[in-house]
Amino acid sequence: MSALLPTREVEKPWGKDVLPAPFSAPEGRRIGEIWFEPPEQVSELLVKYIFTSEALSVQVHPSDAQTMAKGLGRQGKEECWLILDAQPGAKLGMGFREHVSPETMRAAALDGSIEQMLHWHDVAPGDFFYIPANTVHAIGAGISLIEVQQNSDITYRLYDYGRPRELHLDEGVAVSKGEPYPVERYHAHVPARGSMTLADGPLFLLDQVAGAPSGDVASRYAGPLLVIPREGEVRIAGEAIAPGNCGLAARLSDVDFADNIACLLARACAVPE
Ligand SMILES: O=P(O)(O)OC[C@H]1O[C@](O)(CO)[C@@H](O)[C@@H]1O
Repeated sequence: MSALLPTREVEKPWGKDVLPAPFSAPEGRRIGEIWFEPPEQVSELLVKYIFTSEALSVQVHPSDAQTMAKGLGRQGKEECWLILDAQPGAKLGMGFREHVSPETMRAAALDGSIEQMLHWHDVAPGDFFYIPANTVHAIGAGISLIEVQQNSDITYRLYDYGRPRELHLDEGVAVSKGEPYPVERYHAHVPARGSMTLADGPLFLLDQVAGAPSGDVASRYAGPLLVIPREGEVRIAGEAIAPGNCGLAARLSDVDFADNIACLLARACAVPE
Protein backbone atom coordinates (compact mmCIF):
# COMPACT_ATOMS: atom_id res chain seq x y z
CA MET A 1 0.00 0.00 0.00
CA SER A 2 1.30 3.46 -0.89
CA ALA A 3 2.39 5.72 1.94
CA LEU A 4 1.02 8.74 0.07
CA LEU A 5 -2.28 10.04 1.46
CA PRO A 6 -4.99 10.83 -1.12
CA THR A 7 -5.76 14.54 -1.44
CA ARG A 8 -9.00 16.46 -1.71
CA GLU A 9 -9.21 19.97 -3.21
CA VAL A 10 -11.82 22.09 -1.44
CA GLU A 11 -13.30 25.13 -3.17
CA LYS A 12 -13.83 28.15 -0.92
CA PRO A 13 -15.08 31.67 -1.64
CA TRP A 14 -11.92 32.96 0.04
CA GLY A 15 -9.58 30.55 -1.81
CA LYS A 16 -7.21 31.19 -4.73
CA ASP A 17 -7.42 30.63 -8.50
CA VAL A 18 -3.65 30.36 -8.70
CA LEU A 19 -1.91 28.25 -6.09
CA PRO A 20 1.78 28.33 -5.16
CA ALA A 21 3.96 25.47 -6.50
CA PRO A 22 3.80 22.51 -6.27
CA PHE A 23 0.01 22.92 -6.17
CA SER A 24 -2.23 24.03 -9.02
CA ALA A 25 -5.91 24.95 -9.07
CA PRO A 26 -7.98 23.45 -11.89
CA GLU A 27 -9.10 26.11 -14.42
CA GLY A 28 -11.91 28.26 -13.05
CA ARG A 29 -11.86 26.79 -9.53
CA ARG A 30 -11.02 28.80 -6.45
CA ILE A 31 -9.24 26.36 -4.13
CA GLY A 32 -8.99 27.28 -0.45
CA GLU A 33 -7.85 24.01 1.03
CA ILE A 34 -5.99 20.84 0.07
CA TRP A 35 -6.90 18.06 2.49
CA PHE A 36 -4.96 14.86 3.06
CA GLU A 37 -7.51 12.14 3.71
CA PRO A 38 -6.91 10.85 7.25
CA PRO A 39 -5.77 7.22 7.14
CA GLU A 40 -7.35 4.63 9.42
CA GLN A 41 -4.10 4.38 11.43
CA VAL A 42 -4.09 8.12 12.30
CA SER A 43 -7.79 8.79 11.86
CA GLU A 44 -7.79 11.45 14.61
CA LEU A 45 -5.77 13.97 12.57
CA LEU A 46 -6.47 15.99 9.44
CA VAL A 47 -3.68 17.86 7.66
CA LYS A 48 -4.54 20.68 5.25
CA TYR A 49 -2.82 23.35 3.22
CA ILE A 50 -4.85 26.59 3.32
CA PHE A 51 -4.51 29.37 0.71
CA THR A 52 -6.38 32.67 1.16
CA SER A 53 -7.14 35.57 -1.15
CA GLU A 54 -9.78 36.93 1.29
CA ALA A 55 -10.39 36.46 5.00
CA LEU A 56 -12.05 33.28 6.25
CA SER A 57 -15.14 33.59 8.42
CA VAL A 58 -14.82 34.74 12.02
CA GLN A 59 -15.42 31.37 13.62
CA VAL A 60 -15.04 29.05 16.58
CA HIS A 61 -14.79 25.29 17.11
CA PRO A 62 -16.14 23.20 19.99
CA SER A 63 -14.10 20.90 22.25
CA ASP A 64 -14.42 17.10 22.45
CA ALA A 65 -16.26 17.44 25.77
CA GLN A 66 -18.78 19.83 24.21
CA THR A 67 -19.54 17.67 21.15
CA MET A 68 -19.80 14.56 23.33
CA ALA A 69 -22.24 16.36 25.64
CA LYS A 70 -24.34 17.13 22.55
CA GLY A 71 -24.37 13.45 21.54
CA LEU A 72 -22.18 14.07 18.46
CA GLY A 73 -19.31 11.87 19.59
CA ARG A 74 -15.70 13.03 19.74
CA GLN A 75 -15.87 15.87 17.21
CA GLY A 76 -13.90 18.63 18.92
CA LYS A 77 -11.54 20.66 16.81
CA GLU A 78 -8.28 22.10 18.05
CA GLU A 79 -6.00 23.22 15.27
CA CYS A 80 -2.63 24.78 14.66
CA TRP A 81 -1.13 26.76 11.84
CA LEU A 82 2.37 27.07 10.44
CA ILE A 83 2.64 30.10 8.14
CA LEU A 84 4.43 29.29 4.88
CA ASP A 85 3.87 32.57 3.09
CA ALA A 86 2.27 35.88 4.00
CA GLN A 87 1.81 38.99 1.90
CA PRO A 88 2.89 42.23 3.60
CA GLY A 89 0.23 43.20 6.13
CA ALA A 90 -1.32 39.68 6.26
CA LYS A 91 -2.93 38.98 9.63
CA LEU A 92 -4.53 36.34 11.83
CA GLY A 93 -7.30 37.27 14.25
CA MET A 94 -7.20 35.31 17.51
CA GLY A 95 -9.23 36.04 20.62
CA PHE A 96 -10.68 39.42 21.60
CA ARG A 97 -8.85 42.64 22.43
CA GLU A 98 -10.99 42.90 25.59
CA HIS A 99 -13.41 40.68 27.49
CA VAL A 100 -16.84 40.52 25.83
CA SER A 101 -20.12 39.10 27.11
CA PRO A 102 -22.08 36.54 25.06
CA GLU A 103 -24.72 39.21 24.36
CA THR A 104 -22.17 41.72 23.06
CA MET A 105 -20.48 39.01 20.99
CA ARG A 106 -23.75 38.02 19.38
CA ALA A 107 -24.69 41.62 18.55
CA ALA A 108 -21.17 42.26 17.17
CA ALA A 109 -21.40 39.12 15.01
CA LEU A 110 -24.70 40.36 13.60
CA ASP A 111 -23.48 43.86 12.72
CA GLY A 112 -19.96 42.82 11.70
CA SER A 113 -18.15 44.82 14.39
CA ILE A 114 -16.80 41.50 15.76
CA GLU A 115 -14.04 41.78 13.13
CA GLN A 116 -12.63 44.90 14.84
CA MET A 117 -13.09 43.38 18.29
CA LEU A 118 -10.67 40.54 17.48
CA HIS A 119 -6.97 40.90 18.21
CA TRP A 120 -5.24 40.80 14.80
CA HIS A 121 -1.57 39.82 14.62
CA ASP A 122 0.76 40.49 11.67
CA VAL A 123 2.27 37.22 10.51
CA ALA A 124 5.32 36.12 8.55
CA PRO A 125 6.62 32.77 7.28
CA GLY A 126 7.66 30.57 10.20
CA ASP A 127 5.02 31.89 12.62
CA PHE A 128 3.23 29.04 14.38
CA PHE A 129 0.03 29.30 16.45
CA TYR A 130 -1.92 26.66 18.37
CA ILE A 131 -5.66 27.40 18.52
CA PRO A 132 -7.47 25.67 21.39
CA ALA A 133 -11.16 24.86 20.97
CA ASN A 134 -13.44 27.79 21.96
CA THR A 135 -10.99 30.43 20.66
CA VAL A 136 -12.72 32.85 18.29
CA HIS A 137 -10.43 33.22 15.29
CA ALA A 138 -10.13 34.24 11.66
CA ILE A 139 -7.40 33.72 9.08
CA GLY A 140 -6.84 36.86 7.01
CA ALA A 141 -6.17 37.34 3.28
CA GLY A 142 -2.85 36.70 1.54
CA ILE A 143 -1.70 33.69 3.56
CA SER A 144 -0.53 30.16 2.78
CA LEU A 145 -0.26 27.84 5.75
CA ILE A 146 -0.19 24.22 6.87
CA GLU A 147 -2.94 23.33 9.31
CA VAL A 148 -2.85 20.25 11.53
CA GLN A 149 -6.14 19.70 13.31
CA GLN A 150 -8.32 17.18 15.05
CA ASN A 151 -10.26 15.33 12.37
CA SER A 152 -13.54 17.19 12.72
CA ASP A 153 -15.42 19.45 10.35
CA ILE A 154 -17.41 21.39 12.94
CA THR A 155 -16.95 25.11 12.39
CA TYR A 156 -19.42 27.56 13.89
CA ARG A 157 -19.38 30.71 11.77
CA LEU A 158 -20.07 33.90 13.69
CA TYR A 159 -19.52 36.40 10.89
CA ASP A 160 -18.82 35.90 7.19
CA TYR A 161 -18.29 39.39 5.72
CA GLY A 162 -21.75 39.30 4.12
CA ARG A 163 -21.01 36.16 2.08
CA PRO A 164 -24.16 34.10 1.58
CA ARG A 165 -23.06 31.17 3.75
CA GLU A 166 -24.86 29.88 6.80
CA LEU A 167 -23.95 31.35 10.22
CA HIS A 168 -24.17 29.40 13.49
CA LEU A 169 -24.67 32.13 16.05
CA ASP A 170 -26.38 30.15 18.81
CA GLU A 171 -23.94 27.24 18.74
CA GLY A 172 -20.97 29.53 18.18
CA VAL A 173 -21.65 32.04 20.95
CA ALA A 174 -22.42 29.15 23.33
CA VAL A 175 -18.87 27.75 22.99
CA SER A 176 -16.88 30.96 22.43
CA LYS A 177 -14.50 32.39 25.01
CA GLY A 178 -15.04 36.15 25.04
CA GLU A 179 -11.47 36.85 26.11
CA PRO A 180 -7.97 37.61 24.85
CA TYR A 181 -5.93 34.77 23.35
CA PRO A 182 -2.74 34.10 25.36
CA VAL A 183 -0.47 34.53 22.36
CA GLU A 184 2.79 34.19 24.33
CA ARG A 185 1.67 30.70 25.36
CA TYR A 186 0.59 29.49 21.92
CA HIS A 187 2.95 31.19 19.47
CA ALA A 188 6.38 30.04 18.31
CA HIS A 189 8.74 31.04 15.56
CA VAL A 190 9.83 28.03 13.53
CA PRO A 191 13.01 28.32 11.44
CA ALA A 192 12.65 26.91 7.90
CA ARG A 193 15.43 24.43 8.72
CA GLY A 194 15.71 23.35 12.33
CA SER A 195 14.18 20.94 14.79
CA MET A 196 11.47 22.04 17.17
CA THR A 197 8.48 20.65 19.06
CA LEU A 198 5.39 22.58 17.99
CA ALA A 199 2.56 20.75 19.78
CA ASP A 200 3.07 18.43 22.72
CA GLY A 201 -0.40 17.07 23.47
CA PRO A 202 -2.79 16.49 25.03
CA LEU A 203 -4.52 15.80 21.69
CA PHE A 204 -1.65 15.46 19.24
CA LEU A 205 2.08 15.83 18.79
CA LEU A 206 3.66 17.93 16.07
CA ASP A 207 7.40 18.32 15.54
CA GLN A 208 9.53 19.82 12.86
CA VAL A 209 12.73 17.91 12.23
CA ALA A 210 15.72 18.78 10.05
CA GLY A 211 17.60 15.61 9.17
CA ALA A 212 17.11 12.66 11.53
CA PRO A 213 15.03 13.24 14.69
CA SER A 214 16.82 13.39 18.04
CA GLY A 215 16.49 10.45 20.40
CA ASP A 216 14.05 12.45 22.50
CA VAL A 217 11.75 13.17 19.53
CA ALA A 218 12.06 9.59 18.29
CA SER A 219 11.00 8.27 21.71
CA ARG A 220 7.75 10.26 21.51
CA TYR A 221 6.80 8.85 18.10
CA ALA A 222 5.96 5.22 18.80
CA GLY A 223 3.35 3.83 16.39
CA PRO A 224 1.91 5.22 13.15
CA LEU A 225 2.63 8.83 12.24
CA LEU A 226 2.11 11.38 9.49
CA VAL A 227 5.10 12.88 7.69
CA ILE A 228 4.75 16.24 5.93
CA PRO A 229 7.91 17.12 3.96
CA ARG A 230 8.80 20.82 3.83
CA GLU A 231 12.20 20.66 2.16
CA GLY A 232 13.48 17.71 0.18
CA GLU A 233 11.91 14.30 -0.37
CA VAL A 234 11.37 11.99 2.57
CA ARG A 235 11.35 8.24 1.92
CA ILE A 236 8.80 6.10 3.73
CA ALA A 237 9.44 2.36 3.39
CA GLY A 238 11.38 3.23 0.22
CA GLU A 239 8.67 5.45 -1.31
CA ALA A 240 9.60 9.09 -2.00
CA ILE A 241 7.19 11.67 -0.54
CA ALA A 242 7.80 15.17 -1.91
CA PRO A 243 6.87 18.57 -0.39
CA GLY A 244 3.19 19.27 -1.05
CA ASN A 245 2.27 15.73 -0.02
CA CYS A 246 1.67 13.94 3.24
CA GLY A 247 2.74 10.39 3.96
CA LEU A 248 1.73 7.73 6.48
CA ALA A 249 4.48 5.71 8.14
CA ALA A 250 3.60 2.62 10.17
CA ARG A 251 6.56 3.41 12.44
CA LEU A 252 9.33 5.98 12.68
CA SER A 253 11.97 3.43 11.66
CA ASP A 254 10.27 3.18 8.23
CA VAL A 255 11.19 6.83 7.55
CA ASP A 256 14.51 7.62 5.93
CA PHE A 257 15.57 11.13 6.99
CA ALA A 258 18.33 12.41 4.69
CA ASP A 259 20.52 15.15 6.22
CA ASN A 260 19.17 17.79 3.83
CA ILE A 261 15.44 17.33 4.51
CA ALA A 262 13.07 19.21 6.80
CA CYS A 263 9.65 17.80 7.58
CA LEU A 264 6.83 17.83 10.09
CA LEU A 265 5.92 14.72 12.07
CA ALA A 266 2.47 14.36 13.62
CA ARG A 267 0.68 11.73 15.62
CA ALA A 268 -2.45 11.59 17.75
CA CYS A 269 -2.23 11.14 21.52
CA ALA A 270 -4.27 8.53 23.32
CA VAL A 271 -7.29 10.19 24.93
CA PRO A 272 -9.20 8.76 27.88
CA GLU A 273 -12.56 7.17 26.94
O1 LIG B 1 -16.11 28.43 7.24
P1 LIG B 1 -14.89 28.88 6.51
O2 LIG B 1 -14.70 30.36 6.54
O3 LIG B 1 -14.83 28.33 5.12
O4 LIG B 1 -13.66 28.29 7.30
C1 LIG B 1 -13.54 26.90 7.58
C2 LIG B 1 -12.11 26.56 7.71
O5 LIG B 1 -11.51 27.30 8.78
C3 LIG B 1 -10.60 26.47 9.49
O6 LIG B 1 -11.22 26.06 10.69
C4 LIG B 1 -9.32 27.22 9.81
O7 LIG B 1 -9.58 28.22 10.76
C5 LIG B 1 -10.42 25.26 8.57
O8 LIG B 1 -10.01 24.10 9.23
C6 LIG B 1 -11.81 25.13 8.02
O9 LIG B 1 -11.90 24.28 6.92
